[in-house]
Amino acid sequence: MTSSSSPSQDTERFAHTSPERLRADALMEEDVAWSHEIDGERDGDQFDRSERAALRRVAGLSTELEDVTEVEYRQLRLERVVLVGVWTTGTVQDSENSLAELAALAETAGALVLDGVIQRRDKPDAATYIGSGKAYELRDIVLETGADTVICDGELSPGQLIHLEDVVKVKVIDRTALILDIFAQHAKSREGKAQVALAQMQYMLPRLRGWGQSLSRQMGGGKGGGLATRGPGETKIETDRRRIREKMAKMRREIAEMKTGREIKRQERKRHRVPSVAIAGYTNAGKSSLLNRLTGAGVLVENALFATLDPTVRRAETPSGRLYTLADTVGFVRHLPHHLVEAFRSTMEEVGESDLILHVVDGSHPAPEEQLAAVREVIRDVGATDVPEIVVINKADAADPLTLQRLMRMEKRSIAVSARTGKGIQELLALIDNELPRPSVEVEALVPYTHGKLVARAHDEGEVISEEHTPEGTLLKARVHEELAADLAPYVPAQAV
Ligand SMILES: Nc1nc2c(ncn2[C@@H]2O[C@H](COP(=O)(O)OP(=O)(O)OP(=O)(O)O)[C@@H](O)[C@H]2O)c(=O)[nH]1
Ligand SMILES: [Mg+2]
Repeated sequence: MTSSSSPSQDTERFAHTSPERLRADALMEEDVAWSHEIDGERDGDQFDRSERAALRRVAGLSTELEDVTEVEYRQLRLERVVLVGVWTTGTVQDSENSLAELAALAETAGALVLDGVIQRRDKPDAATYIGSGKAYELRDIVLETGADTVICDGELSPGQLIHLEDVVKVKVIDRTALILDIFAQHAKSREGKAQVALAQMQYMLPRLRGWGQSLSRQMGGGKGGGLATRGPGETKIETDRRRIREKMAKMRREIAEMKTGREIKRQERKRHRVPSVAIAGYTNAGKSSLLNRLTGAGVLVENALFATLDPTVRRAETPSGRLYTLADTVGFVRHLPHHLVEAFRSTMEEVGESDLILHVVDGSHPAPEEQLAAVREVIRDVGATDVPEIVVINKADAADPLTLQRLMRMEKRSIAVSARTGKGIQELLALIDNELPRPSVEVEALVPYTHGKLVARAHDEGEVISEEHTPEGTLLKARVHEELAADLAPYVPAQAV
């Protein structure tokens, strides 16, 4: 990532020669796009064009709202992109890391990253996100590179997106839209898809652009006011908004129902007192790799962000033979769109209700501390602060030993492992064994051989201290939970009670 150093005369050259032509082209294309929308005809190309002209949303919405989910799930056809960030605090390194992460996100969404620029400012420009001079430089870069999309490293207001698009003449999207898009591409389960769709609609609602506004743009009338904005377009947009709200309400109800199903399963696990461990952490930290390493599960591992969106739960066993469940979770990322946190709240709440969190962090990343902090922010956000946590510093094989030492000093309960080579995994398993809640009741029972199932349960659900086969049955000494203790009660010899 380099800061743009385009000489200012370049900026001027373009500013004086080409805007009219560009503007004319853009308007012509816009006309074409609109006429298709009015006809209600859409295919891939028009999507692209209308996306560019109107943030990819209007085409689907201003014709048939029934299609809204289909429209939203569609991959954002980002092909050639230029990244832009505003650097307000921290070091150059911080801002470059952030842009590098944006590049990884863009690539995950299927885009080719051509260039990236960062502007140093006290705060983003209220009108165009980057300063207006920089916006023209950005347009030069877009022209030079032949980019078709600009991605901003932040959440932009609807107005900022529109204004910046007006200058750079290609589609402008923000980090939030990009992350939403990746989630939409990756969600597999019905619940995951519904959650993403809900978040997308929420994001989209204030950003709907209809006829009115676009007409006023075409007439050079600027924003906010004028006849055109009060025309039929306005009514149309209001109708669309209302219908989206209705759809969102329906979606919320559906998600709530799906949550009930998951809740029942979780209660079931709770009733059987199987302790649960949640693997949480920054995206690409190696959570799925760790799950695979710990349980032999074949969960998708990819060097891509947000490879996992649907939580996988696996059964696992501690070295001492206790059963527990191990859940892989959605990765976190800095500036995770608020709507997504909201939408995934129920999934994330599972992290909060587990008995132990394995917080995985990529030890080979340039800024692992930031990742730890970003994840903890979300954990706090969903109110999961009182669950014990083990910090699992992964990718020890690729990490700088000094970084590992620094992290281990900083994090009291931490361990360095490599899901790839298996280093540290035995120690981690022992740590998990230690940290899992212990069954509370110690019992001694003589279990008849006809009730062998009770002995098996003591092995699975509790901790067997000793076991002896006598002519009358199995003499069992174990720590078990209350429910199993009650089931064993009939076989407790009188003197032991
Ligand atoms: N060098 C090294 N690479 C690893 C290790 N563990 C995982 N990786 C790599 O890191 C990348 C991400 O691994 P995943 O297990 O998919 O990460 P994740 O945290 O589940 O990622 P998301 O589901 O996308 O959030 C893959 O390319 C893995 O091969 C490790 O111990 N060492
Ligand atoms: Mg994963």
